[in-house]
Amino acid sequence: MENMIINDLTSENGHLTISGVDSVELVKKYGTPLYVFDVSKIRDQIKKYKTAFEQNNLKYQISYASKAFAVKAIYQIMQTENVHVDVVSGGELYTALAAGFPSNKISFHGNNKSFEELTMAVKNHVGVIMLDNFHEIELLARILKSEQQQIQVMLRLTPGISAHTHKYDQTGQTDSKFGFDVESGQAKKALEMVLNNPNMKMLGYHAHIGSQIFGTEGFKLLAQKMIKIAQNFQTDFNYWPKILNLGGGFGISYNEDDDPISPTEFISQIAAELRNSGEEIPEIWIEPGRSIVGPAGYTLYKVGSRKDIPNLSSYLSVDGGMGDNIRPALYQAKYEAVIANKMDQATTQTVHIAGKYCESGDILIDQQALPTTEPGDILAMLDTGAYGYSMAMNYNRNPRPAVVFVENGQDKLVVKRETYQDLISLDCDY
Ligand SMILES: Cc1ncc(COP(=O)(O)O)c(C=O)c1O
Ligand SMILES: N[C@@H](CCCC[NH3+])C(=O)O
Repeated sequence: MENMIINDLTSENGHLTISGVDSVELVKKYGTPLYVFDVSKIRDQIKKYKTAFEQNNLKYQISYASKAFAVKAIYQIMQTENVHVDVVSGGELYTALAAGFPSNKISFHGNNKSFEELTMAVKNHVGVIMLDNFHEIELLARILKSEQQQIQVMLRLTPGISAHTHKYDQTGQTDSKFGFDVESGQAKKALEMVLNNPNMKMLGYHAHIGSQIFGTEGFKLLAQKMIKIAQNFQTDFNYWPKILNLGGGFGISYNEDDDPISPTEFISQIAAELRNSGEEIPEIWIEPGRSIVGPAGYTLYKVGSRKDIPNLSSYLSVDGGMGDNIRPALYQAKYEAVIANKMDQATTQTVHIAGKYCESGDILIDQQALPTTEPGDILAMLDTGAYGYSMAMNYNRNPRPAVVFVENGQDKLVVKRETYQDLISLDCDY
């Protein structure tokens, strides 16, 4: 039977196929819930960012924000795609290094990096430490002195920009826990400290205005503000940055209300803004997370129980939920789903998709149109690649799902399913 395209999804014999692999076969092989990533989509998205920069003649670097999805295999993909990564904890750093990712292409972020984490970063010669606060500057200075080492740093600035996104996804406004405030003079003080420290090599400025952003306005404003800040500090310290890191936050389409902007458009508008300044344009770094892995991810669940409340609504429950995807409960995030084994059937009902966790708020999708379902059907939630597995938890002692990568008709297990034994492996008797 010929391939069919339904809502941009490929289906063969009525089954959802992901990069040429039948999702129903994946479920038979690996069980549910199951995270599946289409690696070709990840590679394509990275290429789009690279092309956008190249078309605009900018010197650039793409640094994958690995908090979106941080397992050994994704760092290995990033290495083959020849991009940088950013990490925000000792755990992410450890995973990247264990994957064989080159430490000089790692940027280390975080608003409360510990002495141990910074020491680990220094000893492993990470590419850049993103300095976030005065305590960290002092800690790092001590470590570099005792290790007799130099390291490259950037200053994370809060540029005073409020992105139009969920409150928890805003990070660039002045009243934020991240970075040095520019207006009050903290950033200037921090820069002075860094420029006077012979063990710190100042590379440039970083700012990140938030996540899941659709408009280009915030980024254009950010580019303008960063140049302005650089000009002021040039006057104060005769220092011009080698790099401007404009962070991540590029939105993706989770449902039909979302209207993301293409990398070309984002980058072209940022480039135009930088050119307008008339200044020498530093190398531009971006840190996309969600937009690289989000659309590549699918979560496959098995349909179980159902509750029909007469004249009110229907709850269709699946064998996962907020433990493998906290985003609907935490941010009221919206997703779409299909029945992976009934792609050729018309929709006949609209239901709430409920998880199996002991919380009324454990609703994965509020309103989803589906064909007629029965227990054992496979529900595929779409675009779950970012902040799904990376924010997964063991609430109600549910083991975390396995992760499979698919590419060109081949599947490969990259994270094993947790077992009940794994769940008690750290428990001690009393
Ligand atoms: C500093 C920094 N860079 C990059 C990102 C990645 O953001 P996104 O996944 O929205 O691209 C984040 C998360 O919001 C972040 O805090
Ligand atoms: N975890 C958030 C985005 C990350 C924010 C990081 N600064 C989400 O799922 O949307």
